[in-house]
Amino acid sequence: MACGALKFGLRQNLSSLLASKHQSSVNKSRLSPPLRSWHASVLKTDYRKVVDPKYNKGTAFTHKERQILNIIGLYPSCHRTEKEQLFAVYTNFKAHKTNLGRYIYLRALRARQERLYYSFIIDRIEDVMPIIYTPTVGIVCQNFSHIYHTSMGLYVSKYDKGHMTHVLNNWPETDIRAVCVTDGERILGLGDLGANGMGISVGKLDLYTALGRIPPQYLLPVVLDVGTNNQQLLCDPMYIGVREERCKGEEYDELVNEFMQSVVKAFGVQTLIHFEDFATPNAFRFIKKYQSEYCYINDDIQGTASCGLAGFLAAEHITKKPLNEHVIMFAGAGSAALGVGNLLVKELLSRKIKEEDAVKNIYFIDVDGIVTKGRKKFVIPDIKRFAKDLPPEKNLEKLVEDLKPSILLGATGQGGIFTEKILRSMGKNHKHPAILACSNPTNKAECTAEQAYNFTEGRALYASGSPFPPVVINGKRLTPSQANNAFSFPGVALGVLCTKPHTITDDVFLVTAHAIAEYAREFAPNENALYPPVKEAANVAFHVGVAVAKYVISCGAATIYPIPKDITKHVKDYQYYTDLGTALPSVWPYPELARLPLPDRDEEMECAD
Ligand SMILES: NC(=O)C1=CN([C@@H]2O[C@H](COP(=O)(O)OP(=O)(O)OC[C@H]3O[C@@H](n4cnc5c(N)ncnc54)[C@H](OP(=O)(O)O)[C@@H]3O)[C@@H](O)[C@H]2O)C=CC1
Ligand SMILES: CC(=O)C(=O)O
Ligand SMILES: [Mg+2]
Repeated sequence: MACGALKFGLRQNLSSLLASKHQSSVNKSRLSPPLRSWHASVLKTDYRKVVDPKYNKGTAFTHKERQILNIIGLYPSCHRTEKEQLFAVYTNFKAHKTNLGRYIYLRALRARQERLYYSFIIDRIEDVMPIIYTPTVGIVCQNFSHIYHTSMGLYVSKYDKGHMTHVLNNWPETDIRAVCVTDGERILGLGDLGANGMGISVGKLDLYTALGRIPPQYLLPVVLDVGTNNQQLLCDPMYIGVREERCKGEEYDELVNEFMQSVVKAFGVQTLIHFEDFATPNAFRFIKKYQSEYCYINDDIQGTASCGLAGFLAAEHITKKPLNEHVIMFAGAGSAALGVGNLLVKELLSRKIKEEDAVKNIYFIDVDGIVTKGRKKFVIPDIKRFAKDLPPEKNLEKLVEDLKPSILLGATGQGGIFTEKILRSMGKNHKHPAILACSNPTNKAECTAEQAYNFTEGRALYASGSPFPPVVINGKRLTPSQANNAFSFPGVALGVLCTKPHTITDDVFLVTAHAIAEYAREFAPNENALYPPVKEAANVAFHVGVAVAKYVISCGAATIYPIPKDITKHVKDYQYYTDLGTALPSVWPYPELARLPLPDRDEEMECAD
């Protein structure tokens, strides 16, 4: 539209608005005292709405907007563009000396100005992801009770048994479409952190918005507080959670069951329920119990599975050796490793490889050593398919030397167990050994990027759960990849929310793995990288979202109507944009502002009078 026409329309609207405002101020002077105080209370209410973080634009309110909203004087006289606000936020963010300080600063920003917060984390994802997500979120969860200042999410506790629906309905947003819940029992590789696990639910959902661009008002972070067995927390006078030992057995299962049913009652059957950081035996039990009844994912098992498999597909592409010819060793046999192992088998079966051939070259090692057929007990029954007819052996260095894996994935929560000897052995046996040190946070990584590159003369295809900086080897700068389910769950959620299937099958995660690997090959090709760089993560999420949406629609599981012809556009239209000029929230409380034609970005609104 021609600029002049826009301004003309704007002037027209503003003139009529101002005329009616003038009229209202004339009328106001004639109001009787009780009505006058009513009028004043309306103005006060307006101000409260203005500072509602969802709508608050802070210094970005233009002079005209301040006039209309009666907020002149409540902000300093400067008007900042969004760019200037982002610059101010970045300056303040950087000024904090610790990552925990940066986290607290960002939470305060989120509590003041939601859209500016999301704008910032989207804009600066490489700087911010290590703060709102691993590794800093680990420190955040450890200190959560001490830095607690505002709710951030919903706490559903064992004392809410019998009325959880009511508690869920207490959340001020009504259109909730995805819930991320943890019971805090296995937070990253840090163990039982009880109600402090809220930091994880919040961090995951922040990535739904930062990467998947899913509108934040649809998202609800939850802690299911069933107590904790962490003695330090139980003794901490500042602990915010239920100060009792964890419920277990039937009592625990009933709480989880009531929670699931309550989510559906409160928000509907298509609400995506994302389980995060549950202890492994529970994680596997619940996936079996809920996957075919609810719109349910377990991120540690399924999200990690698709991310891990994507890394393997990239290794296959880089080494030009088919996956079934690789020897793949998993250090760790919990949610993460076993999830990847199972999805890997699914991939091989889809290539018409028989189950016995598929599992032949896949080895699992846990705290008791290599998983063999001679084991008396399998904590997670799924592991049996990988058990080998071999003598027991606990020494990881020896196992690597003997079995010569070309892909080694660690998800043990044990920092440093990929020793120099292991890494040298990998480098000796393979030109490009793939080494994925998936454990979080940073100090739990099985080896650092520097170690992996140093001990393989820079030939390793290295990725880690938490980020490591680039390493220079023989004058060559090597940038490690991040092997984190952050490459999968935001896109899965996006595709699912756009199509509303009742349940989510494992095939969705196979589709996701291929979408991530495809993105890495086609849009971010790098001969040494298993994953695209983090700065591409939002594009990866979109690519995954479209692939998942297409898949859900193609298998007839979508419940939206009509089925969109252009699925890519449909997914894009669902996304959240933070631009202060153009992205008014759907429930924008100022109809008078919504009616104004929008100025060009960064252009001050012209004064009509
Ligand atoms: N990068 C990513 O996207 C993700 C990373 N993770 C990380 O992976 C780690 C594990 O998570 P999860 O699988 O849920 O946890 P679990 O506790 O379920 O699994 C840990 C596994 O490691 C085994 N283990 C422990 N010590 C050793 C050792 N010295 N040698 C070999 N195996 C060992 C355990 O054996 P046993 O059972 O016998 O004790 C268990 O099988 C965590 O640090 C987590 O942060 C998790 C999800 C996603
Ligand atoms: C990344 C993740 O989900 C974890 O470490 O548990
Ligand atoms: Mg997790």
